[in-house]
Amino acid sequence: MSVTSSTSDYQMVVEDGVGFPPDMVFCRRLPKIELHAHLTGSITKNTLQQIWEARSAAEGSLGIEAPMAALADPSDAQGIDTFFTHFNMYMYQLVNTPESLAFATRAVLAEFASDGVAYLELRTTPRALPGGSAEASVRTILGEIGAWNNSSNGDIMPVRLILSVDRAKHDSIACGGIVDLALKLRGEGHPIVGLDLCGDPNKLIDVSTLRGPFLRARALGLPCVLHFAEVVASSTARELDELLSWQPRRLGHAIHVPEATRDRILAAGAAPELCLSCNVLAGMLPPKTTVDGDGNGCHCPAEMIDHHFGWWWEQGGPLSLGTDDVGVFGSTSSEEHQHAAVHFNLSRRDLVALSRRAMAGALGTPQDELRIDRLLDTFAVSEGIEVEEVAAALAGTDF
Ligand SMILES: CNc1ncnc2c1ncn2[C@@H]1O[C@H](COP(=O)(O)O)[C@@H](O)[C@H]1O
Repeated sequence: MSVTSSTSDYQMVVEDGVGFPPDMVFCRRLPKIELHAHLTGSITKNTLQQIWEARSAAEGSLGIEAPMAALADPSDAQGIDTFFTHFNMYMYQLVNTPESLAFATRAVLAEFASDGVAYLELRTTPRALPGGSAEASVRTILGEIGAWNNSSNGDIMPVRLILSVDRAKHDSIACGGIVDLALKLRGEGHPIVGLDLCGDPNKLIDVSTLRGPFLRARALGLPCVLHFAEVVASSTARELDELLSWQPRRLGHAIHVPEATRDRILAAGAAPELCLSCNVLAGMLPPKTTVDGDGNGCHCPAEMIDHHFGWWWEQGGPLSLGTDDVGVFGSTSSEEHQHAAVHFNLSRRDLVALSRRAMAGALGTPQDELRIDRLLDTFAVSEGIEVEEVAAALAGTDF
C-alpha cells in the first residue's frame, strides 16, 4: 500500500495498523518524549565548532583540534570500549568554561525543540570547571533551563533535569554529595526530577556501595533512573538484583537482561529507555548467529531489527525511545522514531501510543502528563487518528 496525502486513504492506511512506516515528516511532527539524553553527548559537532572558534579567537590556541577535523569520522568514539575517552579527552576539554557550557546548553535545548520534542528530561553529571565548583556548573545549566522554561519555549518543550552519578568516577561519598546537591537545588525550586547512574559500564564496581545515597534520595522523593545491563560484564545477577532493589523508575538501555529479570521489570513497572542507534553503532547488542547457504554458522553484528525494542513494545507497558548522545551517534529523536516504525512495523497510531507510553515513565509533574495527554489527543485528531482509536491501541496497557 502506498503512502498518500488523501485523508481517507491515509486513515485507511493508519487503520490497517501495519504495512507502511510513517515517514520522517510525520515523525518530526509527532510530539515526542525524550527521557534519555546526556547533555554533553547531545552537543552537536556544529555547536562544538562554534565554541572552538569563539574560544580560540578569544584565548588563543586551546591545544585541541577543531571539532570539524577531530570528529570528522562519524564512527569516531562510537565503540562502547572507546566511547568514554571521547568525553574525557575531548568534550570536557573543550566545553569547560561557564560561557561554553551555557552556550552548549542553549543549543541542545533549541535542537531538541526544533526536532519536535514536546517534553525533555535532560541529564548531566555535575563536574567542576577550572576555577569553579561542580555546583556552579550545574547552576549554569539550570540558569539556561530556567530561562528556557520561563520563556514561551517552555510552553513548547518543558525541560527537567536529572543529575548523573558516574560509576567510573564517583564513590559513595561523591555520590552522596550529588544527592545533597540535587536535593538542595530542588529545594530552591529548580526542576531537578531524578538521579541517574551512568558512566563506563566496563568499569566494574560493587554498585551496592552506592545504595545508601540512592535510597536516601528516593526516600526524600527523588527517584532514580539507572543505566542497566549495558554490557555483558555489568550484567551479573548480583549487579542487576542490586540495582532493581533500588526500585528504579526507569532503566537505561536494558540490553543483556535475562528473561526472568525482564519479567521482574515488567511487574515492577520500571520503564525501559531504549536507544536504537546508540546500541547498534556502539556494538552493544549481542551478536546474532546466522547460517549461510552451506550450513556454516557465523556470529554477525546485530542490526536495528534485532534490537530488544521489539520485545518491550509487545509487552504494552511504559517505555521510551532515547537519543542517548545525538552529538555522537547523530540520530535525532525523530530519526529514532522512524527507525522504530520501519524495523518494528509501527503505524502512525502506534507512534502516538509510544509517546503516551513514554510519558507514563516521566518524572515531571501531573500537569506535565496532562499537557502531553491533551497535546497528543489534539495531534491524533488533527492527523486523522481518532482519539477512540488511540485509546483502543492503548487498551491492555496497564498505566
Ligand atoms: C552507551 N551510552 C552511555 N552509557 C553510559 N553512560 C553514558 C552514555 N552516554 C553518555 N554517558 C555518560 O554521560 C556523560 C556525558 O554527559 P554529561 O557530561 O553527564 O552531560 C559521559 O561522560 C558518560 O558518563
